[in-house]
Amino acid sequence: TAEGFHLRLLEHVRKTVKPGDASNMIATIDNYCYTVESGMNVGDVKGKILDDIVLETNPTTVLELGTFCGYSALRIARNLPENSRFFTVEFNPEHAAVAKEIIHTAGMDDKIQMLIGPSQEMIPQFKGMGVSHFDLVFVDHEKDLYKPDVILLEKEGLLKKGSVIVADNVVYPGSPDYIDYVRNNPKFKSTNYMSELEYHKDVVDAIEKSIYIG
Ligand SMILES: Cc1ncccc1-c1cc(O)c2nc[nH]c(=O)c2c1
Ligand SMILES: [Mg+2]
Repeated sequence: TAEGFHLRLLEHVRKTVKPGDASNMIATIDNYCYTVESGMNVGDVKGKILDDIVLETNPTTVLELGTFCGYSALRIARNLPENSRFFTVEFNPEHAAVAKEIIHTAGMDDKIQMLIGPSQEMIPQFKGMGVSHFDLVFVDHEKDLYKPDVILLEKEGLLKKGSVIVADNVVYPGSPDYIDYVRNNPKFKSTNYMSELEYHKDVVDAIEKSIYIG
């Protein structure tokens, strides 16, 4: 069952990865998910779309909502400039513990700051942590929180003209209220990137990029 995926993945990682190498960790996780069992990591196909958006944005302050095992945190951190700040929020402590070890083994501790707790409680704390705004936000947690969390980010003044919101799973499992909100909101300019569900070539999914124009 999907229950316990994170623990089985961690066991596999402990036995196989080359420590201190984020790309090797990413490849190891993808290989496990293709050959043993798939997990809800963004994966290599949608991951490439995410990589391209990060590289084109060149963000210095980044937020990820939904760490899970740390796969996309590594993909993002790998492409950030030296002096950037990257926060990832995970509400499930068991998933966070696995992500912490995976990020540590990949040698990316100093690039990624993980916060454990509900996104609605964590988002209001960023101003107090010296964050003026986020240049890029990757939304990949609970589909029902996409819309309320983006609304909260704006309310907290954490979006600035040009801030980029990248949302996973806008087709499968889908977040219809988020898509409706962001596409009909004059403050955002959205682009859809049709793709496939991670590790499932036969299932359609998509990433939505929304630029905040304020
Ligand atoms: C729901 C689902 N069913 C079958 C296969 C994969 C998924 C799935 C895929 C994802 O990329 C997810 N990302 C963030 N949060 C999720 O809950 C989630 C769930
Ligand atoms: Mg996802």
